[in-house]
Amino acid sequence: MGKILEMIDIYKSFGSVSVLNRIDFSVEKGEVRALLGANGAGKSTLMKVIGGVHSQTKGRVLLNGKEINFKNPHHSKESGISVIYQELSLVPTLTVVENIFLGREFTNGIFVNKKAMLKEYENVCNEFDFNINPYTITSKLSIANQQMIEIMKAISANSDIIIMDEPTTSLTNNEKESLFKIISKLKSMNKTIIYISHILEEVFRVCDSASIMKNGEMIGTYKVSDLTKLKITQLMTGNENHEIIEAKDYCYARYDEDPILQAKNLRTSKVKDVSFDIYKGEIVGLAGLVGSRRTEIINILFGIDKKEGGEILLNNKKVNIASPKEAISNKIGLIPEDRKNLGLILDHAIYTNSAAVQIDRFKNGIFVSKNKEIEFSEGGVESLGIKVNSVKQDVKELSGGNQQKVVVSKWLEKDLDLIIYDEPTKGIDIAAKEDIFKTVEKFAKTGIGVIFISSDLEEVIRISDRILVVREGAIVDELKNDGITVQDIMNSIFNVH
Ligand SMILES: Nc1ncnc2c1ncn2[C@@H]1O[C@H](COP(=O)(O)OP(=O)(O)OP(=O)(O)O)[C@@H](O)[C@H]1O
Repeated sequence: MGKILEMIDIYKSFGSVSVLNRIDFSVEKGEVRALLGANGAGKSTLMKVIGGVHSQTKGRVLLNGKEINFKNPHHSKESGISVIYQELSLVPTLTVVENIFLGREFTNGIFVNKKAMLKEYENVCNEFDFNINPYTITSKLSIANQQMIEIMKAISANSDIIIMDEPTTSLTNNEKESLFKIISKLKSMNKTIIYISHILEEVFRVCDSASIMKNGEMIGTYKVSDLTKLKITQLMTGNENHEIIEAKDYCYARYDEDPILQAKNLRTSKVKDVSFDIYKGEIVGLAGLVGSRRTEIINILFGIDKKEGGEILLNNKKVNIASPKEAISNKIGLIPEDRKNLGLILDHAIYTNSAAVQIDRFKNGIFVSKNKEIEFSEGGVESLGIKVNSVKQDVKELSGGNQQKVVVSKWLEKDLDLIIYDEPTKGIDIAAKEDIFKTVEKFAKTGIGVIFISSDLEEVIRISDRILVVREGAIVDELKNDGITVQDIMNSIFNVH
């Protein structure tokens, strides 16, 4: 083995903001290396230096022992590096095969050699047990399959280093297994993988070693076999006393009062006759596989999807919710799964995003008080530990996990009857998840009903009083959270009793 990539004494600043300091980082051929750290620690920025998106302010990069300065993403790619970012970079209107060979089309002299490209695609598909029609228009594929296309692209470009930034966030369990198989195959081909993830189980499963960053610095590199979940959290946070809370120790559900929400026989083309109640202060988890249509159910409650049948009662009164605006005026809040499209305006400042759903609170007469908005936003930053330099920064400058926390912060202190969390901890680091859980607890404590969707079943158990199991748009089971295990929920999801 030899070092394929070495980064020595790397610094990176954006204007006066210093993001990477004194980073030394190297990887070997055939190694699967995890890159870990809290939200905003600098993981993506470091990878963007290797990917040619950012150039370092200071420091040297050696590839196969030779110094190199990546001028742009194309240069990095040509040098044998592929980065699969959280935001996929495929062209949606092109076919699968066109995307895979984009920018490096095979030619016969001047003509594009489609036949040769198809042959090559077929070879990669055969080798990696992959089966997607090359002529499919990319936008028609699921996010998971689009992610697979990015990986196929990296493989067919014969990259030596493949960087995966939180690659499993949209994958089902089966798809995750396929990804892990691909990773071990790539390793056997002596390829180097750098794997960014907040899901430590995956790190233990696929990585040989882990580099841990904190506040723009490299804490160290460790063999995965020498690490535990707790040790990683302590290194990431610098808090030796950090403990992982495994079980919740409160219940604020007011079962002796009438339910705050009654959903009766809700129906759309995707949702089948769904009925359930939520009590004041109760936290109800929705568990199900990716694609089980949990989001489609709550979309009816929030007025995103129009119901074709059934009724919704809030505080025993029938309500008609035809839009998110009407949902909000009926005191329902939603932290959506798709933060980029539904939760945030990326080109706007953090404080205008934070204030957006409660704007009336910040008015002096008819005018919105910027100072009040800023004050509120700063409160959210404080209570959720959001890593920002100023709330006047644009949201797009924040790391992925910190953007997610801004989405949560919008609803803090809002007068609500019901709040829905849809995959709120996606991309959130293990220590910061507790901050999100605390917001759930705070809402429940004041009598607000909470619906909590997560694909992480441990998390659903950690947070819920009651769990509804969703399969193919129907609620198929109800479990009281009374000593139940992940396996119990899995059995229910798969109908194994
Ligand atoms: N273009 C930019 N301008 C200003 N600051 C930036 C810019 N890009 C990143 N940053 C800052 O750099 C820091 C590191 O961000 P980065 O995205 O690398 O973190 P990360 O470790 O990948 O986090 P996450 O786990 O949340 O994805 C953050 O505080 C972020 O706000």
